[in-house]
Amino acid sequence: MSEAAAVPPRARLLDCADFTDAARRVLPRDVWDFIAGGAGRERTLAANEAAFGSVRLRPRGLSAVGEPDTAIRVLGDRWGAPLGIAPLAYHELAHADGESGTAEAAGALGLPLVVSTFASQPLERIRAAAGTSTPLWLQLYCFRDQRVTDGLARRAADAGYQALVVTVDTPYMGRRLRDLRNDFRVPAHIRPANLEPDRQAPPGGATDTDSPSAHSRSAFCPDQDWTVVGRLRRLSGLPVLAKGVMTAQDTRAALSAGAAGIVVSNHGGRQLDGAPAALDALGEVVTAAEGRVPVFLDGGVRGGADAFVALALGATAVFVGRPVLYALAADGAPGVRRLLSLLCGELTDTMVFTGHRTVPSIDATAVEMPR
Ligand SMILES: Cc1cc2nc3c(=O)[nH]c(=O)nc-3n(C[C@H](O)[C@H](O)[C@H](O)COP(=O)(O)O)c2cc1C
Ligand SMILES: CCCCCCC(=O)C(=O)O
Repeated sequence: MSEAAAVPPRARLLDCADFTDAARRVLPRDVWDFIAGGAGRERTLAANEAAFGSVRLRPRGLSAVGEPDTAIRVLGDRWGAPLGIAPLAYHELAHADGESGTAEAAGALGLPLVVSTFASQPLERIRAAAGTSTPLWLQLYCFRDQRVTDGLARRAADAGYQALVVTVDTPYMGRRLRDLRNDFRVPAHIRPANLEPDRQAPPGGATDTDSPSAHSRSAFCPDQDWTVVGRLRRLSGLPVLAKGVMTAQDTRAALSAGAAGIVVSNHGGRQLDGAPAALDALGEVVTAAEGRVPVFLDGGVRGGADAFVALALGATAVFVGRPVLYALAADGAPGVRRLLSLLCGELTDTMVFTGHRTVPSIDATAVEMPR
């Protein structure tokens, strides 16, 4: 490895930004762009992180919090902290450890992992790597061939996954200019391990060896409506969450359809460029959900303090996306474990300095919103 590509020693990787810099050095340029990029002019991508930067935390003194307890319970499971890993396609693009490396790291900390429809390793192998105590959810795209979506849902239930997450913001992939300019293709040796090649798209349609965008237009169902939530719940017996909700209208639609939870997300700025930051949509969704189901957030979370802000504004927990692939790229499974530990440590520090002993005690009085 050339000096330019060298990753600093593990002990020098101290926050998300360090992992991001390390990943930028080791990843091929087109892979970096695929992961880091967003749709259109990347306005929503930029807004996600910027939104956290405009919220201030309110310090409290002599609050005798001792050692805060970061654990929470979600849909009957214990999470070591209100932090999980968002669904991300093709972890092997970042490192050969792939999803099982990420799962091993999540399992070590008791944090949940949402496995992508486009995972590069089999669902059962990922389940085994995570160990028994960490929750695994499977994210589903809605395929034109409904048997593909339904087959994955049944397989997840059989493999011991705890929930399904239907992504509602992707009738097809957003227009990602970096990928178009690079003519990005997923390298041939990295496969969507849980999809059968002949079932992914209609006969004659684009396959996963074409560009991801072309494949999504051919394989995903742009006519899908909210009935998918009930169908997947009935056939799998698992709770079904809706990911990609940004409005009160979609929150109500998800609840009417029987969703067991909502993930406020703009897909990391990769779908509708010009959509608001996920953090800025959180309040509207939390209000519309009326406490009936847990509300999660992803998009722009780059530190434990960001997680704290989302909790203060009503999120049950947050999911982290790109930084996990950066940590995987930088140092495989140990890198992801270190990143997750750092995030949990930052959250703990924020709880101590703001005087919160438990996660449920964190509320809007802990933050100051921009005027
Ligand atoms: C490389 C990459 C792959 C992704 N793959 C999926 C996916 O397969 N399914 C999905 O629902 N979301 C996918 N997402 C979106 C993430 O789940 C998540 O919404 C987003 O990355 C969160 O924003 P953050 O990266 O700023 O943390 C992907 C995002 C990236 C960057
Ligand atoms: C047809 C390949 C789709 C990969 C989807 C990954 C994803 O959601 C992303 O945002 O990228």
